[in-house]
Amino acid sequence: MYAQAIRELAVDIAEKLAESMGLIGNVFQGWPCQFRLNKYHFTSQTVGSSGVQIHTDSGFLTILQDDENVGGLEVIDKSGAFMAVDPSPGTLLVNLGDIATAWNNGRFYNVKHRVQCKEARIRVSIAIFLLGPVEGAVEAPTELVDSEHPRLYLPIIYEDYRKLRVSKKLQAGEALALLRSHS
Ligand SMILES: O=C(O)CCC(=O)C(=O)O
Ligand SMILES: [Fe+2]
Repeated sequence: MYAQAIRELAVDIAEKLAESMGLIGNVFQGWPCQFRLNKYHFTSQTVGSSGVQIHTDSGFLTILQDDENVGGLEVIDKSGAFMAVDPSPGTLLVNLGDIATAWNNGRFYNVKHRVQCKEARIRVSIAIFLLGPVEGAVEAPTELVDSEHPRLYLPIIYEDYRKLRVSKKLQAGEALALLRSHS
């Protein structure tokens, strides 16, 4: 089943990212995933406007199966410029969200992105979000904290964080700053 396979892929990629930081172990096994089918009814009136406003994904990692024909996804690079991600049939796009940045003490980049309407066509994408743990808080493992890399964020309960983003209308990663640790 697609859902099962793509979930396992998401967990597997996350585990490999953890391994790349020197952390071995089943960090992400129990973390829930959420699926979303995005359907954009783009018309000649909406050309030039945003289908999805600029945001970061709130969870750890997202796998996006984007529309193979209709472009519009744009990511912001580190210089702050928008970069179009053109359709590429047969590929999946992986990006990291706010929880990834918190979990690895600021080293992973929670990429800001949006969807622009470029043409009057229906656009469909499938996103799977590896969110954050249901039980307990997310915090950087001690291996990722030292005198040169002081702990940046307080422990985060994922569900609380998600609500904070919504209530403060800070959907592009800015809400992380509210959880800065001052130690
Ligand atoms: O439809 C897309 O290409 C991106 C959708 C997206 O960013 C999201 O669902 O979080
Ligand atoms: Fe997104």
